[in-house]
Amino acid sequence: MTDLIDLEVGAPAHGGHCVARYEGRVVFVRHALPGETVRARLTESGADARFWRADAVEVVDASPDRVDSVWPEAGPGGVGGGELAHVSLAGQRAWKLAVLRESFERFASLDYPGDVLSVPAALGRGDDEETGLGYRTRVSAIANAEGDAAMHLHRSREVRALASMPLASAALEKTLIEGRFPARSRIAIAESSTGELRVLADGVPWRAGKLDKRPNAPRAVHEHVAVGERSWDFRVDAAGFWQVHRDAPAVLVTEVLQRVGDAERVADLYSGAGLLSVPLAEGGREVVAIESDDDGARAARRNAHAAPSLRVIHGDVRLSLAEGLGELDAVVLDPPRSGAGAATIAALADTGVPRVVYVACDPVALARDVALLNGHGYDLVDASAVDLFPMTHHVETMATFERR
Ligand SMILES: C[S@@+](CC[C@H](N)C(=O)[O-])C[C@H]1O[C@@H](n2cnc3c(N)ncnc32)[C@H](O)[C@@H]1O
Repeated sequence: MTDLIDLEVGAPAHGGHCVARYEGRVVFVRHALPGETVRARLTESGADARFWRADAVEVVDASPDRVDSVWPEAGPGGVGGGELAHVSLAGQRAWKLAVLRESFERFASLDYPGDVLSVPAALGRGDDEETGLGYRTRVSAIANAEGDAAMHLHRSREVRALASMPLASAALEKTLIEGRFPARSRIAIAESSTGELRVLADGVPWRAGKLDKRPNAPRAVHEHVAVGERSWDFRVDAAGFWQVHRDAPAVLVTEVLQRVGDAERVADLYSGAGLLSVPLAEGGREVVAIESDDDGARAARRNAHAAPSLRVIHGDVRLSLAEGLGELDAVVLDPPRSGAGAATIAALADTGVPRVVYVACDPVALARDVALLNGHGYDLVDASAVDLFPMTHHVETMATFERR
């Protein structure tokens, strides 16, 4: 049988592909758009498989949302991480809204009540179609045997050297593409809002083409986050967690402060380096931040110096909730991609906290946790999403819950 098939493409599904059918079997097709007719190359197609996977390699009938790919290296057969690079920005937002609606309906039996905004719209600056590129302030890659920065091909262990990385800031892209790194090392590059640029290879600072193994070699960057007249300063490890979109810190701080409202005692679960905890603690609000990663918790403690009412617990969220955090008026949680999960949501509900503010980058993980919160007596009162990950299938969603 040929590995090329013709498909009528249906709705987008979680994960950056659309659903199609071929002789009754579901095919998840990438690099296509809903409503298109495409010729697709099968990439996974076992005779007994429940579903197949395919990459659209020729467009027979194009969607009005199709554009020339802004990152062809992430196209059919290419590297992962740019699966919507062939979709207009408005089309990407419509795609992510469809996935949010479907996930909420399927996993939580609820209507997703919000929209998906572009970043400038979320900051109140009006729409700006330029934001789809050059937004990443953090990039990780892997060096190939020759020392060139490379990325994994989609669903493969094979790596391919990069000729471009247009999602990254100009300085990051130049460093990545022009640099030579230790063969097969893990490369992490960060550019801070204050203009510092750091490269780590296998966790060791990499400067002027050499590993800098001195114990005091600089590896942290300084971040400055401004919202209106207010601003906050942070120090974070170049390989530690920090929001990747250059405008994400301001978007998230704005949203979370609004949603927390006048709550006086707040827990910030999965706090990272304290991006949300430090602004929350301004003005003396009592905040407890919980972070399990050693470097993340150390950074949060250091960043908490400017915020005396912020206490940092270096530990696991579920265990810390179970041990008790005292009376709380609101909980903020921004868990990793897989979500908080049943045991943690149960421990959260046991605190009896009246308000929960949830920040999520994965619609399905969020929808599953929405269902769990609902089951524990928390109603979804509002949700909205911002496209903090253009050209990829991820979307940042903020949701507020109140106890019934
Ligand atoms: C999505 S990040 C959010 C960080 C922060 N809110 C920010 O915006 O910078 C999730 C964080 O949760 C931490 N984490 C993951 N699992 C955890 C757990 N079980 N308990 C505590 N922290 C955890 C990770 O180390 C990471 O820093």
